[in-house]
Amino acid sequence: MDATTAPHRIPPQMPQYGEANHVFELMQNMLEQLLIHQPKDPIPFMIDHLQRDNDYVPKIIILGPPASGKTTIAMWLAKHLSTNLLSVESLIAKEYSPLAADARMHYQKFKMVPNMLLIRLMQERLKEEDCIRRGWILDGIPETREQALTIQTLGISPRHVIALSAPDTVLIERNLGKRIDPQTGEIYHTTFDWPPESEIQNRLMMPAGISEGETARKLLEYHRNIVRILPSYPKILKVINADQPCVDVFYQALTYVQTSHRSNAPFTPRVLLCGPVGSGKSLQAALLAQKYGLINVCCGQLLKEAVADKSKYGEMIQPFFEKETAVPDNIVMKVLKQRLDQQDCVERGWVLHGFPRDLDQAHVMDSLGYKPNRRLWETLPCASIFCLP
Ligand SMILES: Nc1ncnc2c1ncn2[C@@H]1O[C@H](COP(=O)(O)OP(=O)(O)OP(=O)(O)O)[C@@H](O)[C@H]1O
Ligand SMILES: Nc1nc2c(ncn2[C@@H]2O[C@H](COP(=O)(O)OP(=O)(O)O)[C@@H](O)[C@H]2O)c(=O)[nH]1
Repeated sequence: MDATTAPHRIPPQMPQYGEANHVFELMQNMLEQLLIHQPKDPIPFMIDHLQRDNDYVPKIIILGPPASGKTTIAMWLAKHLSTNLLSVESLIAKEYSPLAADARMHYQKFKMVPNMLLIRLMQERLKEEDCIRRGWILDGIPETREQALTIQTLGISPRHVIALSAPDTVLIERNLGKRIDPQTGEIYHTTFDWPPESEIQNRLMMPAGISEGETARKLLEYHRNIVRILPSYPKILKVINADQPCVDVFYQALTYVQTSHRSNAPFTPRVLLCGPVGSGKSLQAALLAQKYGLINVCCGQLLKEAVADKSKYGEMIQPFFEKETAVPDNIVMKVLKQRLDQQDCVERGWVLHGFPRDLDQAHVMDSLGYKPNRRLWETLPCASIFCLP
């Protein structure tokens, strides 16, 4: 079959460009916003969306029962990520907003804000420039499934949802020790998080609604609602045990919100297996290749085959094999390039082992555009290596 009738081959650079520049995710996010907002004229909307470039700012929801620490964790995350923290209290405290004044009145009278009023307040806040540019964290919102569904319909899509959980008995006990600094709004605890400064200690206040009875009532309300809220976030939800030190909860939450979810983008695995001799690279490479249909590329094997085939590169490699000296990087890279550019590696992906062996080789590989998107390092105690058969 000559070149004019051969099937069209996608050049390897195309999928790699798309992957390196997140083109698929970019288009997917823009399409999502287009379908949600349905602008009269899509073109200016798309231009504005792309120029805003805020697909990767934090968009986080933190849920949890009373005293689980969601406000504490949300405040720490907001500081660490330099993003905006939105809670019912902060939304209704907004000045010069008739909506907020109306919400405050409801909150003072009934200790709650009607769903639609809260959603409109939140929508108003999320449209502000700082939320668009630096993202947001919703602390304890949504409180009901109706709110969750309305938020989704309005196109307010979180990228990460964290649900804290802890036994009710722990939370009732814990809430009794809650204290708030009226000046900074910081949250402390008489046992778990007591400020060292006596000046702060002296001004701490006991917030309302932390008695055993009130916490138990809030817990009942929370359990009734949360089971209907969480199914709204099947693929972006992480439940974290809050019955552990606050700092541990924080770092688990931070690690999660800093991971990006797998998109629907086509993905060609390019796996690099590194590790000392005998660490099992060849075995794991064979298993990975078999399980995922990847091409198993063993650098040492490639060089041996080149010599055995007496190819152009084989003749260059032969003398180094005979002298038992290292084959120069440029020759190794040429043999590797020839293999990795073959259609099967481009289409199915590869698992490479035995190269690179040092930083220079790694730089050469990177400079030629062979960028693995999964890197696995196998370690082994030296003693075990010498015991291998
Ligand atoms: N992991 C933790 N271990 C011990 N104490 C904690 C932990 N997380 C929070 N606390 C303490 O528990 C109290 C309640 O924390 P916080 O107000 O953040 O919880 P919350 O879920 O926002 O509660 P609420 O919904 O009632 O506002 C605070 O005194 C806080 O210092
Ligand atoms: N016990 C044990 N042996 C292994 C494991 N993986 C590989 N081996 C054995 O260790 C030896 C070296 O494995 P190999 O895959 O060639 O290591 P490489 O040098 O890193 O490629 C072989 O005899 C393997 O059967 C493992 O996970 N556990």
